[in-house]
Amino acid sequence: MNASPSSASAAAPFVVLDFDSTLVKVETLDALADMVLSESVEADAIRTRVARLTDQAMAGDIDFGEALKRRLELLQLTRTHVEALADRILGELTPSVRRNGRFFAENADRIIIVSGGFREVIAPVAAELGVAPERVLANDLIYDDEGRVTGVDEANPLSREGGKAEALKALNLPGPVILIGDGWNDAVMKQAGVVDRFYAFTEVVRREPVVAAADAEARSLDEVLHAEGLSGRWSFPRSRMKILLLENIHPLAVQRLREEGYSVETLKGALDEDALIERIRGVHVLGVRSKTNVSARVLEAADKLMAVAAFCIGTNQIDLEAAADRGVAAFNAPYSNTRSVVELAIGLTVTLMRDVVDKSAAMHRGAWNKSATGSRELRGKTLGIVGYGAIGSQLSVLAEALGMRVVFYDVVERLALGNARRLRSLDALLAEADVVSLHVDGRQSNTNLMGPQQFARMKPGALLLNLSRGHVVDIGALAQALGSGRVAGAAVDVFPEEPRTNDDPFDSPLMGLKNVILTPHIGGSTEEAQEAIADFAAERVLGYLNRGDTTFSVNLPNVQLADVTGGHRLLHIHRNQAGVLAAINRVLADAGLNILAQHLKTDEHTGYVIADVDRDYDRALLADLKAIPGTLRFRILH
Ligand SMILES: NC(=O)C1=CN([C@@H]2O[C@H](COP(=O)(O)OP(=O)(O)OC[C@H]3O[C@@H](n4cnc5c(N)ncnc54)[C@H](O)[C@@H]3O)[C@@H](O)[C@H]2O)C=CC1
Ligand SMILES: O=C(O)CCC(=O)C(=O)O
Repeated sequence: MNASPSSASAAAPFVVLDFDSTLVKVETLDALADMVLSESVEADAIRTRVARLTDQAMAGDIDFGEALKRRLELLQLTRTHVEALADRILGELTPSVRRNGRFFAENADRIIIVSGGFREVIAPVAAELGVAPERVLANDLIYDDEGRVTGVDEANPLSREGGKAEALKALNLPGPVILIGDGWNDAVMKQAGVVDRFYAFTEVVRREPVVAAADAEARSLDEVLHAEGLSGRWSFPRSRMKILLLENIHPLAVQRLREEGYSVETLKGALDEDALIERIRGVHVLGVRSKTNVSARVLEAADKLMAVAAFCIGTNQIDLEAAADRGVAAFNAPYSNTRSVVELAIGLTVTLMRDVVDKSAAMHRGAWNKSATGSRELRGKTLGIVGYGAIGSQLSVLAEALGMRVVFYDVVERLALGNARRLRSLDALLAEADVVSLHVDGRQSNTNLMGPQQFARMKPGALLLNLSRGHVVDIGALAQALGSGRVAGAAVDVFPEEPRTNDDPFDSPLMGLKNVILTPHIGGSTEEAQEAIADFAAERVLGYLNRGDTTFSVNLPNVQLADVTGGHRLLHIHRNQAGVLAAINRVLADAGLNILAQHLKTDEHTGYVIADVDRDYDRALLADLKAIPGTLRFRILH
């Protein structure tokens, strides 16, 4: 997108907008065809012909007037159909149009809608956006006495090829004109010289010949407003903000972020450090799961990065301090897959206690081994939970409901739920538990939390579950403890080295051992959890991008913020050092800005100031705010 007004001080232009696939997401005639044909046996064939004619006309392959006539002949439209579409058309507003209501409200007298579509359908949208009826140039349908559509008013130039240019020219607009549209009949207006700049609008549909004929492509209305220096709802066009989602993140997140106008790119697998360094340039938000390490080196290469979202619970894969040091906010989804992990832990415990996996494997080989030896009930056994956080404490509740006795160990004080007993040390827990389940977080100091000494302290014949992080268990020592029979069985979901994608091989000393269940890091991999994570993490990202809200950030001070109304919102992330707030306020006061609301929140290392100010400011102010000593990142919203 590189069109721009000839000079910053140029007169504000008239903004001409197309309707179908520009102001609304639909093509009017295609939507009407869907209604008319819903009960017709020939529906598919007719719908295809109508859509084809629409495409051909919009791509400039056939005459617009001819295409309109042929489509109306194919459809047996009535007033009822047209009114029904008009009734629901407001629900079809293009997302970037919907979110720029304020632009329309403030510029209604400079906005013109020029469309080959029908006045009745356009009218509700024009009214919603505040565009006066005389600024809507559209086709007029003609009905017979029974309310059937018989054609359009052929005296209206819009019924003909090239009619848009003719209709617009007749307005004699006294000033520069920009045009935003998706179709060839829009490109023709540029060619006819009736507009100064033409933006090929591709938020709904991208037509190559139209883009080629345009001064610039606009993937959203925000891009045009930004390029033209008009009062856009956001300071930087969302469609130019790049979100890179790795590791097969649930499509709901992609949809939520795209709906809000951001450009989203997805990759199925994780990336190693070098590959991520290659990809991170120009990325504003990075989404990962547990396998992508966002190291200090990656962050150093991230020239535009504002936020990293872990679409999971664990954040040990992100260098949180290095991120905070660059003013990059990190988020996770702390509760969305908790229940899934807990249910799997319960299932794995039953499976291990009953030696189900080996018995099942034997049957697949044709061996019938009906025996109770070594098979035990959960009831009355002691479950030792290491790490009594969200997962550990939830597991505690379910295990007690199944009749287990629960003991737990945590490095911090935690409320013991139900009849669970807190033990003072890991050793005390290992000495008492029939089943040890690890639910600590992945901090580096937890590396080899379970090593040879700890296995030696477990009750002979006890079971081990690890659904936390791979490095928490010394895998070689576990293999030995299993081999010696000290540990009677294990379920391991996480590994020190995990394949980056499903196509990469897996290897472990635990492979082939008796009563050992290996699962490919699926503790949180349920449809429910992935959907809930997508929803939660996407909302956190949107809250941060759209409002500066850092609620649930795991590395920046948490500030909950309402939507930006009124003026501008200045977001200033800085080192927690003396005098920054005073310096910010001095700059704002010197610029004559009135502070409408202000927040400051700090943690040990970082401070976050949010200031809502009234509208007008000099751009030099931005440089002054960035130059305040200790500034890590500054941005402005709105
Ligand atoms: N297998 C999987 O697919 C999944 C694995 N996880 C892992 O589970 C971990 C725990 O999740 P949450 O319970 O939600 O986290 P959490 O942060 O609520 O709980 C972790 C608890 O472990 C405690 N802890 C840390 N180090 C300890 C130690 N050395 N000894 C005793 N206690 C210690 C902490 O004080 C905290 O109470 C996550 O950090 C993640 O690594 C989480 C979700 C899915
Ligand atoms: O499923 C995933 O991507 C990782 C799950 C996990 O380990 C977590 O939530 O911390």
